[in-house]
This record gives sequence, C-alpha cells and structure tokens, in this order.
Amino acid sequence: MFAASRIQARAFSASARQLSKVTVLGAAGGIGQPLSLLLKMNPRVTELSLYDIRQGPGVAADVSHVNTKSTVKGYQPDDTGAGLGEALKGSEVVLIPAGVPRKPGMTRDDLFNTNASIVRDLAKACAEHCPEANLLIISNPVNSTVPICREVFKARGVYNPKRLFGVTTLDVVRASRFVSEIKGTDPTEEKITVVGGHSGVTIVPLFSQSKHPDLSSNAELVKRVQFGGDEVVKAKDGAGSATLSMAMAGARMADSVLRAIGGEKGVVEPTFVESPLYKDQGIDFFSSKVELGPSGVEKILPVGELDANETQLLEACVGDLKKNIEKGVAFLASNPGK
Ligand SMILES: NC(=O)C1=CN([C@@H]2O[C@H](COP(=O)(O)OP(=O)(O)OC[C@H]3O[C@@H](n4cnc5c(N)ncnc54)[C@H](O)[C@@H]3O)[C@@H](O)[C@H]2O)C=CC1
Ligand SMILES: O=C([O-])CC(=O)C(=O)O
Repeated sequence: MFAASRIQARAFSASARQLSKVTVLGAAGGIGQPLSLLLKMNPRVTELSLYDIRQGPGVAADVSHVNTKSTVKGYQPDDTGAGLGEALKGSEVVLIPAGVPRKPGMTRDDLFNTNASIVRDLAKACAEHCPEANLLIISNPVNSTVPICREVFKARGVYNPKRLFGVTTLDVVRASRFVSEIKGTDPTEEKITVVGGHSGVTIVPLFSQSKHPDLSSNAELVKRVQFGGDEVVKAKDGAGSATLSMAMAGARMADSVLRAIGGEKGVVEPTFVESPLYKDQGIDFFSSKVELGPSGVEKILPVGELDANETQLLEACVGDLKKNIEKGVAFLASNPGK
C-alpha cells in the first residue's frame, strides 16, 4: 500500500512536471513582447500567462495565434484587483521585466526610484499567489531589485533562496559575441564566465578562464562587456535599452530553469543569487555560474582562479555591489508599501 502510493505520487509529480505555467509580468514592454513570443516557441512551456498594466490581453491574443501547443492568457489590472493573482496562480516560473528602461546619460541605479516600488509590489503578489515559483528578475537595477524581492518574501515568511534569480545571462551572451568578433570564432562556442552583478564595474568577465586568456589584458573588451548596455541605450537614442537580445537571454534562462525542473542534470547558468561566495565581505548576492536543479539553485560554483587584472576588477565590483544590495534592503525597510 505504502509502496503503491509512493509510486503514484512519483507518477503524479513526473506528469505534473510536464505542466509548466510560465508568467511574464511586464509582458507588453520592449522585452516582454519578444520574450513572450520566444516562450511561446518553447515546447517546455504548457501555459503562458502574460500580465501588464496595459495591453496584457492584447499581446496574449497576438501571441496565442502562434501554432505551438501551449495555451496563452492575458491579464491586466481589473476593478477587483484579481487579474494579477489569476496570472500568477500555479506558476512554476515568473519572469519580471516590468519597469522603466534607461535613457542616454542614465545609470541603471537612476532607475531605482521608479522600479523599486514596481518590483516590490509585484514580488508581494508573487509571495502571495505563487510563493514556490522560480522568480527571474530582469527589471533594473538588478543588483538592488533582487534584494528587494528577498526582503518582500522574507517579510511574508516564504523566502526560499533557491528560487530567486537575477537575470545576468545577457552579460555572458554579449561577452561570447564580442570575443568571437575579435577572434573570428563561432560565438556559440565561446564560453565566457562573467561574475559579480549587472551594472558597469560590477560586471566582471573572466577571460583568463576562457580559451583566450590573452583577452584579460584587453581593457577595451573588458569595458565593452561592462558597458554593453550603454552601447544599446546610446544607439536607441532615448527609445529605451536592450530588448531583443535581452528577450533572447531571458528566454534562455527560463529554458534552463525549466530543463532543470524537468530533471535534466548539469544545467549551468550564470545568475545573481543569494550566495556565500563573498559573504565574508558583506555581500549577500553575487552572480556566478550556478548549477540548476528541480528545486532551483542546486549548487553555486566557485569563481575559480583570477589573474591580476581580474583581481583588480573584482575589488572594484565588490565595493559598488555592496552599496547596491544595501540600497535595495534599506528601501524595503523604509518603504514597506501596503
Ligand atoms: N537584466 C537585464 O539584463 C536587463 C534588464 N533590463 C531592464 O528591464 C526593464 C524593462 O525594460 P523594457 O522592456 O525595455 O521597458 P518597457 O518600458 O518597454 O516595458 C516595461 C513594461 O512594464 C510594464 N509595467 C510597468 N509597471 C508595471 C507593473 N506594475 N506591473 C506590470 N507591468 C508593468 C509597462 O507597462 C511596460 O509594458 C527595465 O528596467 C530595463 O532596465 C533591460 C535590459 C537588460
Ligand atoms: O543597459 C541597460 O539599461 C539595460 C541592461 O541592463 C542591459 O542592456 O544590460
């Protein structure tokens, strides 16, 4: 009897795992729309839930005509306030690209005043309606919005550090592309480790660990990886920041999380998570290679050996990162919201 019910439970969880509801909060935005499309193309997604304060249902109607198997539903705030809850209920993965993007001359930190409360309120809804979902935070400044989410979840007693991720995938996507341009190689074959955070000098590429250790002394390349976002902000000239490459990076991260949930072993992505790596320096969150598993973070991989250039970069990273994280934590303490 006991064995039979165990087998039944196992069979149930195996089939339940194949049902993956994925929700995008901010689905009608520059990132949200192409991200939603890429998720619709992912056969691991069975239900796609698209929420935005404007045009959630519109984007959902459009994406729903793509002839893949998943169902799509769109949501926006309604008079009862139920829209967001409905969008989130039962989600396994929630991606959050809601918030404002940069204009030329701004840093990501300049977005804090607007985006902190947007992310706080969405995190509250997640804590209430899908506390066990994997939360993938795209909204900037990631170095601060991820700590805000932790504080929200902690305040509600539902925080699980294995389920909260800052999406830093775009930094490794860029690094591999930029290296391939210099070396004339296939970018998909260039595996570049990038650690730290997701803004300016907190982004630390580790070329010494790649196939091209010589690139570690290429200051121009290092700067291009650290400030790749600015390149796009400048080129878009007031119309926003990276959206298409970010959608690709977000879809890749979501796919990796879903593959790990589905039982695939050895899925590794760089991501900004609560991490022991630099806790001794007062840094709670750090982006490094993370092995993903059915419960989210399986294993945080060590940063590995750094050369002298990278050691210097990391020193600069740690100072800024600490301030960004503390800013997020302090925000929630003095602005708990409703
Ligand atoms: N992590 C990363 O690597 C990257 C992060 N980003 C960040 O992603 C964020 C979004 O960028 P874009 O899509 O270009 O901006 P966008 O302005 O085009 O889209 C944002 C969307 O969020 C929606 N929104 C605003 N408040 C909301 C709320 N309370 N609930 C639900 N939806 C809400 C808006 O209606 C809009 O559709 C920005 O903060 C940007 O800095 C951008 C690129 C890369
Ligand atoms: O640069 C920005 O503001 C958007 C972003 O995070 C990126 O492109 O990496």
